[in-house]
Amino acid sequence: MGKVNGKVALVTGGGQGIGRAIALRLSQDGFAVTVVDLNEETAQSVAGEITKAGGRSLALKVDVSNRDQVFAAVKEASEKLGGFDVIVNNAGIAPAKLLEDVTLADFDKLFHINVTSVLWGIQAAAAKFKELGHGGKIINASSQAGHVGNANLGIYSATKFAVRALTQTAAQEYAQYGITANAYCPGIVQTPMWSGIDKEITASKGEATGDATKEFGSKIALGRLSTPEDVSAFVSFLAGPDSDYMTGQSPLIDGGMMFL
Ligand SMILES: NC(=O)C1=CN([C@@H]2O[C@H](COP(=O)(O)OP(=O)(O)OC[C@H]3O[C@@H](n4cnc5c(N)ncnc54)[C@H](O)[C@@H]3O)[C@@H](O)[C@H]2O)C=CC1
Ligand SMILES: CC(=O)C(C)=O
Repeated sequence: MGKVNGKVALVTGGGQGIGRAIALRLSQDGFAVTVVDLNEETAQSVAGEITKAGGRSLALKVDVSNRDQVFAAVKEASEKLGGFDVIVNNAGIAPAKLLEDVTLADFDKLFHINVTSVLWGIQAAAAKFKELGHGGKIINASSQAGHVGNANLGIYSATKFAVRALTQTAAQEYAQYGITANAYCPGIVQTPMWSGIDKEITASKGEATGDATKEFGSKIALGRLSTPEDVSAFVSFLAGPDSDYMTGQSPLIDGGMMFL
């Protein structure tokens, strides 16, 4: 992709894993990047990596399930970095549990962090794009688990199906303003989230740590787990001009786990 100098992006959950890779990649693409995370230290560390490499960046501590904080982050990003063009609603959590063990508190927490946050991100970004008088790009994190319900990850899967629904609706409601909305659906990505899922699933079955990774990994046609950079390369396309004629889509970037 060519450089998009002067444009501004905001990445939630940018302090580690996939979000960190996206923040670094969008900076390489020429975006000024606001790194948002609940963990201020990791957000600052990633923003520091960007500025050290010659990019422009800002770190903000935000709980993405809090609407006021998300709107304030978009405002601050726009004011401090000089515009607003792309939001990547990437932050999420993935506790592993059987359906029979899920409590209302588990359900509410997952939906607030994985879905309500995406709604706030869509609202805040679209309002800012309209205020600035131009279009923009909304990019949301779904998953292969947003296409097929995963055992042990039932409520998580439900949240990722919901992200696809919000993405499709946003595409239709905001197209008239030149705003596109798409999602990315990774498979098994080597991040702290995936390590946590493996530990929880294997512990609940009395298996050795790593066994869940072997089982899921055996289903990947390309024969290896995903790196965060596999995903950030696709998000780079979604954030850049080459995806201008694409909206409402949630493609898999999973090495060939699901064939839909
Ligand atoms: N790792 C994987 O295998 C896959 C991950 N995904 C999705 O990709 C996204 C990123 O996943 P990973 O990088 O693996 O996760 P991760 O757990 O490694 O990183 C998530 C980041 O989000 C932040 N975060 C969590 N709750 C937050 C909140 N309330 N407010 C602000 N920040 C918060 C965390 O502090 C962390 O920095 C998630 O939406 C996840 O569901 C999708 C498919 C596969
Ligand atoms: C965590 C996740 O979304 C997976 C394994 O697809």
